[in-house]
Amino acid sequence: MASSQTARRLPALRDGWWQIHHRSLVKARLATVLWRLPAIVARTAAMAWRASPWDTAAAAVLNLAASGAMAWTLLATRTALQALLAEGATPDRLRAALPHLLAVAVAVAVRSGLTLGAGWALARLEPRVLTLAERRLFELTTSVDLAAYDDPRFCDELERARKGGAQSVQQLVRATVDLVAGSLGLVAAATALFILHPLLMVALLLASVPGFWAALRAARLSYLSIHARTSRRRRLWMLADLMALRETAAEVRALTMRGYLLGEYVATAETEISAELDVARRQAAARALGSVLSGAATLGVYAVLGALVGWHALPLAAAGAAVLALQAARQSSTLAINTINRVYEEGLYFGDYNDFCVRARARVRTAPATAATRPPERISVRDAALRYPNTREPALAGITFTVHRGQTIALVGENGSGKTSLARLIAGLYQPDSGTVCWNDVPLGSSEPEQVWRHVGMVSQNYWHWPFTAEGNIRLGSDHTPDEAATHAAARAAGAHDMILALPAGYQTLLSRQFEGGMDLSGGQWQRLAMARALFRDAPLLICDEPSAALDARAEQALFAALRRDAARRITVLITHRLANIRHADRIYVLHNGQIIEQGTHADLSALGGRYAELFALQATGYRT
Ligand SMILES: Nc1ncnc2c1ncn2[C@@H]1O[C@H](COP(=O)(O)OP(=O)(O)OP(=O)(O)O)[C@@H](O)[C@H]1O
Repeated sequence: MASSQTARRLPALRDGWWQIHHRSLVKARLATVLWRLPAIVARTAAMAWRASPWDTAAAAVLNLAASGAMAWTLLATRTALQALLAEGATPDRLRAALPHLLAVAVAVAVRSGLTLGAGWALARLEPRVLTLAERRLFELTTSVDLAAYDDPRFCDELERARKGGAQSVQQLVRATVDLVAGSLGLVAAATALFILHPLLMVALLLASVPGFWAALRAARLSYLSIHARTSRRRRLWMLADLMALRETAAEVRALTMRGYLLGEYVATAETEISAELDVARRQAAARALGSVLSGAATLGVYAVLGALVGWHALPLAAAGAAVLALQAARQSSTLAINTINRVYEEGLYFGDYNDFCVRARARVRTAPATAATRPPERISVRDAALRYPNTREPALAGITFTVHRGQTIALVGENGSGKTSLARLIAGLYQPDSGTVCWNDVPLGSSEPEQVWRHVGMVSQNYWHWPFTAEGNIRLGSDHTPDEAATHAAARAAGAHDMILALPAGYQTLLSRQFEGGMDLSGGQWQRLAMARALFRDAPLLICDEPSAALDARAEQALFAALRRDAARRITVLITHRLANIRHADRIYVLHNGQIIEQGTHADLSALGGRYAELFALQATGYRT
């Protein structure tokens, strides 16, 4: 196991500005919370209504009717008790009380039926609300500007919205319905008590305060703590993944990283545990104080009841009904108190979720409604610059060039020189901070992003191993109607066809070990598949970022020959460190520290004797020696 010294290697985590913002919210007083509850309930109701109007209406109406049935039960009980405790012979009293007792029984049965119905409506509503919340979230996560993912603040907020917020909506709906049911029950019991004697109702309401206070304090403590621990929990999840994922399993062993990772995990988990225990201790103290005060308050209510009977201010039958009403009120107030806690707590998470959605929406690039983006005949970059969030140096500066359909350009340069960043600008994945990137003289910023990307085929450096069939992997995201001939042609051009046919179910083989019967591919085979996917799109702009890094010599040679064959139909952007592959490019741009320092054909640049010539000569020497 790693020492604490090793565990300290990861940089310390600091709080974000949003935690400071929410801390003030969390310190809100009881009155503020009660003031805010209606807004939370209203927002939840609106969300539930959007998810399923019928079930929302049913849950509300049935709960309201159930509380009416409860008040009816209590008042019918008083009438039945009056008849039972009246003067006269027992059989006569029983006979007189019978209709009232029947009324009580009917009221109880009706209330049970209504409560069951409300439960059924809620059960139908919950999954719909969760789906709606997640759908809204994923609509945003898949449409925000790619640059958002470079911003750690966005990533933290997304994490909280995903892991806390979206899930909280479902719980919030249940808690809100419980809160409404509990509150209506409390109102029904309080009304019955008011009818029996107004003082009893006042005493009941005062007695409920300590329970409310304790529940809210516990909720606030828990929220504040979870909020402050978001970054640490993300680190724990990350470490857990690193130690349990198939993708990392080989390196964890080969690099003997086990001790380091476990050490980091244990050290972070220890800090997490002590933070959790601290909160649990403070919550227990608040709850204990709340229980003591609630107990004393309940005693007070019964003392008031006793005094009223003693002063003959309350008949015995009414006192009996009052005891029942107090018990019912206690049940309802326990439900309301516990759920007020949950509604407030889940409401805060829901607030995070809503805030995230608002902020994420602001990061969705919306272009004015213009004519459909035409396939690029000409791409021109003018004095473009790009700086990633929270970085000091720009990744690109002063980039200017033009490329026409039918041309192949190559971007070369050392690691970190800006090649991938430039390719992303050309594809409209990032927007330049200054300068412009135009397709057919139309700035990309004014085009609908999806319309732009439909014209792009891209093999990125870090392509994903999509857990779908081989065929699905090639057709992924493409508008083309399923076309076997086109799929096979793309696979052939990428050198993937024979390899796919050799799989157990050919093109229908599932490429994921996580599923029964799934297969995995080698690095080079995955790369061929990624290339086939880009070619299948048959897009007018093809960007290949290190498309042959994992290919064997024969496959590499065949791939670049195939790219040259179809080059006239499109604009091709090649990024590769293997300079021999780009000798045929119409123009080569050499990048250094985010700037173009040389440009020209292979012959021009070789004659120039600059950085390109130096890099080319270095590689050529490597092959000769
Ligand atoms: N998402 C990001 N957030 C912050 N900085 C980034 C990000 N992506 C790249 N950079 C930085 O921008 C600069 C250019 O990176 P880029 O990936 O464009 O280089 P490259 O020429 O493609 O490198 P390589 O040959 O290693 O692929 C580098 O300094 C890199 O650290």
